[in-house]
Amino acid sequence: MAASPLDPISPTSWTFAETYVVEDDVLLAARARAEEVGAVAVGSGAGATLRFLAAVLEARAVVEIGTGAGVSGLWLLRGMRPDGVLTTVDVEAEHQRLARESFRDEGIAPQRVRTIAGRALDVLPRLTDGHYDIVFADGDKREYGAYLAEALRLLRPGGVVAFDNALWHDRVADPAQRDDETVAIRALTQEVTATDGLVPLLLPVGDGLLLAKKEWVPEGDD
Ligand SMILES: C[S@@+](CC[C@H](N)C(=O)[O-])C[C@H]1O[C@@H](n2cnc3c(N)ncnc32)[C@H](O)[C@@H]1O
Ligand SMILES: [Mg+2]
Repeated sequence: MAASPLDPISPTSWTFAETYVVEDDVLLAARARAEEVGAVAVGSGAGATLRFLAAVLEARAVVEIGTGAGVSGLWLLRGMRPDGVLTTVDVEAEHQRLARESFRDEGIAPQRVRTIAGRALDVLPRLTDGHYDIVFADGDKREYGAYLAEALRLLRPGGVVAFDNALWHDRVADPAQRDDETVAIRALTQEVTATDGLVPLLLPVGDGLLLAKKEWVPEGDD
């Protein structure tokens, strides 16, 4: 029988696509630090997607929610403009200490990374409206709806919000799964498509990356 466009790709092709962009020693060392503390890092497929996004947008200013040990931060910094600044928030100061080691390994100038230790919903309201090209969310999944509201305020028109783990280990697509994190991510996926002024895309890369572009507002409109 002929394959339908909705047939899942084989595990072989999935692995080929996920690992198409090969990680170097700096990323592998960051990944090892992440494993030490259980800060689950984005896979190389999602990482390469974040780098691509930052490169396409020529990003100067990015907010990251959930620094971990710096794996996603490294990918973002590699795509951003050479003078771009990553502002990254994590409730665990120890995770951020490891991330700073990862950024040092990469030779990133210290002024290019602003690490802020604290709970995302305490820190984000202090950041400047409309200043950021990308907001990448990978913190507390139960707070994803609140992160969307903050991201829409923080992004410049034309900026993009990205949520990691949008498929949440196959649970989001399964209505029988009703734990708090799954319910929150499922609600987010619905809210993103229902919100005017967003261009949504759910990429089945890694554990799912939900993207939404904040549309340009024509001049003269509110
Ligand atoms: C999945 S890990 C981040 C991994 C990282 N983005 C990467 O790919 O390398 C999630 C991180 O979010 C942090 N976190 C959890 N809840 C948070 C909150 N409410 N505010 C800020 N950070 C939070 C955790 O301490 C952890 O380091
Ligand atoms: Mg994640």
